[in-house]
Amino acid sequence: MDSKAMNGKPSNKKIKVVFVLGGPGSGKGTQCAKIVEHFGFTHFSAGDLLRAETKSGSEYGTMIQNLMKEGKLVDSSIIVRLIQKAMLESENDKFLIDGFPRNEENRIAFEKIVNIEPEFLLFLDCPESELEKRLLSRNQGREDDNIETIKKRFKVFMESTLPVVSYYEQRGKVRKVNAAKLPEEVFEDIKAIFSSFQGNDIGYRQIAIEAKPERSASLIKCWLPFLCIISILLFLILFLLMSRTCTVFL
Ligand SMILES: Nc1ncnc2c1ncn2[C@@H]1O[C@H](COP(=O)(O)OP(=O)(O)OP(=O)(O)O)[C@@H](O)[C@H]1O
Ligand SMILES: Nc1ccn([C@H]2C[C@H](O)[C@@H](COP(=O)(O)O)O2)c(=O)n1
Repeated sequence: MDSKAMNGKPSNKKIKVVFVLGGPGSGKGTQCAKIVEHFGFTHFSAGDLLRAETKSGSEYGTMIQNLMKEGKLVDSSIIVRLIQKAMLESENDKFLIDGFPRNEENRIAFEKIVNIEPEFLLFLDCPESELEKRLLSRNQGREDDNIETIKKRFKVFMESTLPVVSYYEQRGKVRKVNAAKLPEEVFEDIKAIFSSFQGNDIGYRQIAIEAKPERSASLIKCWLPFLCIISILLFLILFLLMSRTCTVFL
């Protein structure tokens, strides 16, 4: 998708989006930080964007905070606008959108408003017992990391988010990893997915750097005939000038 999809942002770069989903506490934030470091993506966490909105004094702040405390999902138009704004403010053309789309309504709203088809959906698969253990020991002061809200978040995940995963699965766009391993082991599997992704410049930053000499070689190839013609013309002009000078002297 090009700039038009991003509401006229002037750029002819193809914008690449990877959605990252998994149960609450599956390690989406943890793994996204590693993907950013290795693959040069810009990461937006839907949950973080909403938490920032509650602190910004926005008219929706209190409503968002109450929904999050209940483990419920916020209206799609709000979250999609926040994602779109963050994307428009970024110079990057590769985005990891974590914790999104959480339901069919999110997915359809993104399709309508942002109009970008994701390259793929990274799915972190982890059993509920492990997720519960991780969330209860996360200790980051999140109001929704209590057993009551955690249970509600699991329910929303099963009922609303898994159907979105199935939607992309049917389109061959899901890349599933076993997230019940050590963070470094999970990232090894993720690295393989991003490295082998055939979506051109999504891969390692080094690949883009290594590709540069190829580009300059093709530029030289393209300009070579012109350079030859110009050299011949210069030679002819010089030859004519010299023969005229010789005639004057003789
Ligand atoms: N592979 C792992 N093994 C054990 N603990 C992990 C692993 N990955 C992340 N954690 C820990 O589990 C907790 C949740 O991880 P993280 O915040 O990355 O998950 P998340 O999917 O982004 O959560 P949420 O959906 O609630 O935002 C954190 O305390 C993190 O340090
Ligand atoms: N697309 C989204 C993403 C998140 N939320 C709300 C509801 C979640 O429980 C909360 C925290 O998200 P997390 O940080 O766990 O990804 O944010 C939403 O309504 N819609």
